[in-house]
Amino acid sequence: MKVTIIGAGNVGASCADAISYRQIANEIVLLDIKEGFAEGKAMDMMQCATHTGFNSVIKGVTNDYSQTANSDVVVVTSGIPRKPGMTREELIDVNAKVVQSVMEQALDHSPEAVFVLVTNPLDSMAYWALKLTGLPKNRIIGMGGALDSARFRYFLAQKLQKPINDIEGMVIGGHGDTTMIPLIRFATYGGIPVEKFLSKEEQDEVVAATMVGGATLTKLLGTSAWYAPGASVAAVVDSILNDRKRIITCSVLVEGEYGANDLFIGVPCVLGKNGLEEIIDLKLNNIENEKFQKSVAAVHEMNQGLRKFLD
Ligand SMILES: NC(=O)c1ccc[n+]([C@@H]2O[C@H](COP(=O)([O-])OP(=O)(O)OC[C@H]3O[C@@H](n4cnc5c(N)ncnc54)[C@H](O)[C@@H]3O)[C@@H](O)[C@H]2O)c1
Ligand SMILES: O=C(O)C[C@H](O)C(=O)O
Repeated sequence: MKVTIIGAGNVGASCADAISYRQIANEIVLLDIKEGFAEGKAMDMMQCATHTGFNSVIKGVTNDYSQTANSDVVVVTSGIPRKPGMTREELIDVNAKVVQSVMEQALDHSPEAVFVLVTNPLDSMAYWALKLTGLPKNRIIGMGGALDSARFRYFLAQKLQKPINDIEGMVIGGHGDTTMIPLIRFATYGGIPVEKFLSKEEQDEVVAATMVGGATLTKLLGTSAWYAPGASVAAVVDSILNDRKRIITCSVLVEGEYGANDLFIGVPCVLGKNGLEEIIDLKLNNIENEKFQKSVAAVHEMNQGLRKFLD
């Protein structure tokens, strides 16, 4: 099983690291435009193998797409990250051009691959990838909700002071500071709704911290986060490559689900060997639905920023 990761920066490298440690794929190609950069990252990671015991082969290349040929999954992390004080939406002009150039080249060499988009603004970049390639919707998946849900579970565990792996929670909607929707009503501790353990005020605090989770880290780090993003991409890739059929929130093309159409937005998805295999269309209550429709409107608005590239 072969995975290509385009962009060997913070997220791309962290993703390769997580995929190799967990033996998710036996062949990983890391590609970047910076001369020697991906080669260096790959060599450094390969020198972990004797101590950590993995057998995956990680190969770094500078813009040589022939080495990515026949990948089963291609992960796109190339593009600029935001700086403190910026929104993800502000990255659209620069990153739309990067995504266009890498999608065309990667698809030429891996015509059967499932593409996992990571570059921000995520929901627009995944939509853009579909518009550029005309691929069927099952083969373009945006990774955003997996990360937002991981952060939601972290903040719930902190508030509850309970083990994170006993906590379930999902975040739907756009991958933006104001557009994501942590679904507190569906979150559980040991299978019991967290509403039983947390006051309304505590629940609101967890939801607010989750929504600005990426911005908080960007402020602390001076650039956006990478460890949890890398691990979240690895979980998505694992479910696809190993046909695990996990339900993971991803940004995918909705065609009537949740009353929305013609955009990529975070919804619970079953991921398997065909990429997106099913969208779980949950029945939201009125408040959740109102938030979701606002998120849909905001993502549609953000996609208007792609118009100049489409015309
Ligand atoms: N969807 C998410 O949940 C999520 C999470 C974290 C980061 N991101 C996004 O991922 C992107 C990457 O973040 P990062 O922290 O890794 O940034 P980074 O600057 O560390 O790495 C980006 C890499 O992309 C490379 N690159 C640029 N243009 C390229 C091209 N045409 N071909 C190949 N490589 C190219 C750069 O040389 C650089 O090494 C950003 O847009 C960021 O906002 C998304
Ligand atoms: O916050 C960002 O800009 C990067 C990423 O989308 C994240 O949520 O960590």
